[in-house]
Amino acid sequence: MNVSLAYLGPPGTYSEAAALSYVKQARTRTGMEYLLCPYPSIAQTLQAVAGGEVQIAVVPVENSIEGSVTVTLDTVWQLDKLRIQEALVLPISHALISPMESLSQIKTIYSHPQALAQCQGWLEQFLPQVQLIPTNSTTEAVRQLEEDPEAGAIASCRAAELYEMPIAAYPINDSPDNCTRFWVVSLQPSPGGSHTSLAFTVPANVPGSLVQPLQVFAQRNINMSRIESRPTKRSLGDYLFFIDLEADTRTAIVQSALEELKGYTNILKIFGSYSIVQG
Ligand SMILES: O=C(O)C(=O)Cc1ccccc1
Repeated sequence: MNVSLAYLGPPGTYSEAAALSYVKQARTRTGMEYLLCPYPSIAQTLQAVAGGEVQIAVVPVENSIEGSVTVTLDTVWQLDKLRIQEALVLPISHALISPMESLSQIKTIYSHPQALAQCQGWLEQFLPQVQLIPTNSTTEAVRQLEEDPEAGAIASCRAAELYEMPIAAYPINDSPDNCTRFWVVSLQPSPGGSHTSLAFTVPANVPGSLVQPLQVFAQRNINMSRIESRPTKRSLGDYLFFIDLEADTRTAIVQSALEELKGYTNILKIFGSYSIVQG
C-alpha cells in the first residue's frame, strides 16, 4: 500500500529533505511505500491532511536561529484535528545560489523568510545593498533565477543540483549549528513518546491567569521544554499559549495535570505525545 505524504515543495526544499528522512526510517518500520506530494505553502500542506487528500504531512515548526514557524502553529491550532506522530530535527546549511560571476553583480536575493533570517548576518556583511524578497519556499527562490538572472537564491545544495544552478557561497547560515525541527502530523492518534505538545487560551486577561496553568506542571515536576505565545487574532493583546512538555500523556501524572489544566484554561487542545528523532 502507498502512503501519501505532503510537504512544502517543489522538490529541493528542506521540508522535502525532512520528508525523505522520515520516509527512510518509516519504510523499514512499516514496510509501506510512501508517495511524496509537494504543496505550494505550509498552510496548504497541513490542510491536505486535514481534508483527507493525503495521509501525512511533514512541516517545519521551529528553527534554532529564527524561532517558531508561526504559520505551522497557527494552522495546527486552527485545524484542530491534526496529531503529531514524530518530531524530526534536521541540520540546515544554506547555500547562496546564483548564475552571476561575482557577488557584487547580485542585486536581489530570493528565499523563504526563515532562510533569509537564518543568513541575516552573512547578508549584512557581504551583500548589504541587495534587496531581499521572500518566497513561499527556498526552491521557489531558485526557480526565480530563471526569470531574474541578476539575482541570488538561498536554498540547499540539493536544490542547486536539481535546478542546475551554480553555488556562489556555502555555507552562509549565521550559526554552524543551525537546526530546524519538523513535525510529522496525521489524523491518526499520536503514538506516545518523550514529548507532548498542547496549546490553550486562558479565560481572562487577569493577574495569574498564566501562572495557574504553568503551576499545574511545575507542581508535578513535569518539565516544560518550550513556551510560545501567539495572538488569537480576535483582539490585540489576546493570546494563545503553545507548550511542549517533556512527558507522555499516557502517564497518570500527565493525565492528572491535564484534568486540572482544564479548570484554568478556556480552549485546550492536545496535539499528542511523540518521540524526537535526529534526521
Ligand atoms: O523553504 C524550504 O525549503 C522549507 O522547507 C522551509 C524552511 C526554510 C528554511 C529552513 C527550514 C525550512
